[in-house]
Amino acid sequence: MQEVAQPIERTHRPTTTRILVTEPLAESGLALLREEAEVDTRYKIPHEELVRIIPEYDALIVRSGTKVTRDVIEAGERLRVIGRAGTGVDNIDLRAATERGIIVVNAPTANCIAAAEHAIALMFAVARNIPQAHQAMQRGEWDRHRFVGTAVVDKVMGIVGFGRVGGEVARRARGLGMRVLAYDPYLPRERAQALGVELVSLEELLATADFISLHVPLVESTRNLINAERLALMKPTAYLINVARGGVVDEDALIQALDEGRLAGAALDVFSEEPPRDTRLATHPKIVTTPHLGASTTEAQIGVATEVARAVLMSLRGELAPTTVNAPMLAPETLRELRPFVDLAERLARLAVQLVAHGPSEVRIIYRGAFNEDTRLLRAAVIKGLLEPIGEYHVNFVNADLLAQQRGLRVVEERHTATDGLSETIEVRLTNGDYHSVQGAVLRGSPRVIRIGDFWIDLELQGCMLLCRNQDRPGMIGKVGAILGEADVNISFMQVGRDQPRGQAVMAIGLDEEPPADVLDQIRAIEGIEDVRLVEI
Ligand SMILES: NC(=O)C1=CN([C@@H]2O[C@H](COP(=O)(O)OP(=O)(O)OC[C@H]3O[C@@H](n4cnc5c(N)ncnc54)[C@H](O)[C@@H]3O)[C@@H](O)[C@H]2O)C=CC1
Ligand SMILES: O=C(O)C(=O)COP(=O)(O)O
Repeated sequence: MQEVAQPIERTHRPTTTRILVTEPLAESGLALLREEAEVDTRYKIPHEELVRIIPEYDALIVRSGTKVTRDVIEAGERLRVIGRAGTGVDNIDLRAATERGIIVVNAPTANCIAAAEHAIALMFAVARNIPQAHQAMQRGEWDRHRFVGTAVVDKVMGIVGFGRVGGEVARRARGLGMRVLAYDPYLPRERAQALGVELVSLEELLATADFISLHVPLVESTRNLINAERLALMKPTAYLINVARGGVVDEDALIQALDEGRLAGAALDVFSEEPPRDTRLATHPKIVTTPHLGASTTEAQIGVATEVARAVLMSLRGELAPTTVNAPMLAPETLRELRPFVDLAERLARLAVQLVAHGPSEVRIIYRGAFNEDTRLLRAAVIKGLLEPIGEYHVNFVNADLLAQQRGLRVVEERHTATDGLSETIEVRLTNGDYHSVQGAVLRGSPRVIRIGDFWIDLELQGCMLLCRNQDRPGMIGKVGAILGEADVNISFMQVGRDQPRGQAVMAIGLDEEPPADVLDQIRAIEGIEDVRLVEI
């Protein structure tokens, strides 16, 4: 019989978007999700069952207890978003998600205070033997001598990983009268100084601190960061606190250090395997444990549920959520400024690729004007515009670079200060084809193409467009217009650009409907018409 701890709770809404939630999520988040999607909650679902049902869902929301492995991701035929109602994403195969263009979002701000408070709570628990004293009293004992503790005031707190949680732990430790050291190789010295914290090497921190609190993410470079060698650097009176991830500590080496009296104690909220199969950790007299409760406050859970629900819904709508993990992270203001250009970049690429004879092997993206240093989103938009019309690709800002690489498309970027009297323009130049380059700008908030090849024009980049290259001579526009009129194809706009009077010209004609192939042949047959392309933006 299938083992499901809780009955399926299903809410039907008149929509086809379906979201699966596999771990307890606060009602604040579920309610938001239900406004836009059909939500199924299946808590404690076995892995094989998750793989079996995932093809039915557009989004999956998890906490730390669900292993979102490659097999889950690859089975998720319509999966577009994975939401993590919390911070750590080490239980999600980010590489597999990225390869398939699946957006991973998390909720990193709402639970960091809860995690920091838990680290401080654990520090006091080990410093004052609170769990041991409590257990003794439960056994009916009254022993005021065995549980004499150690003060934290004037002691040294060493924080490994000085991000959101580490920073909050530091503020609290400073408030308790502690000296705070931090080790974080990616942290600017000024940020630590601003918080009254000394940045030191890991070795110095381990050798000096009385309490060492870990706040790094679990990634390859932090796995077993606290190994036998580093434990040996710690003072025999020191305590280790881990509210980060179990995998950051070599648990065997920790037990050995405690058994040999080389470390005073440890407080662990997280384990390399959860729940830990190694019973020595939960039963060790010098270890205080909690079952991964760092984020488990009512307030934090309401916060993460709302934060992740918003991010998942934004991603499903095709918007870039600010907490996207596997995509360029940009400040909200930068994103707002960039958005019209992202649209422009994609449309220009879509136009350019329809003008070349073969799939391009190289694209050169030329930014003119005051563009933000970080052009990853614009580059992704160009790749999306190039690849989507020519294949069965689902390209987004998550997998664009990877897909370009896999297809052998070389992407080169150039930046110039604006020279042509326009503020910011983007040019997309392909290596092969006749109309090898298009340039565009955002004018009055909408994307426009301002140059096709050598011809300056000004056209809205949208809908169906007929592009004719012809010799500039009287009567050409009339002839083309007549053929389209005869075929009952309505023209929405028309523009002509030319290099010089009676030279080469390009005629861009916006169409309300797509003309049949024989109409295009008739236009091609007009004397003086050199090339005819129908493009769809
Ligand atoms: N027990 C629990 O319930 C909770 C656990 N966490 C864990 O705490 C971790 C940290 O969370 P945040 O502070 O929000 O993340 P964060 O990303 O703000 O901070 C992590 C910091 O670690 C630093 N770092 C990375 N590699 C390092 C290395 N090798 N050595 C030293 N520093 C390094 C980074 O530069 C960054 O400043 C999460 O990844 C998660 O695993 C977070 C919330 C709750
Ligand atoms: O946010 C994190 O990284 C956490 O570790 C919290 O995990 P949880 O959501 O309580 O399973």
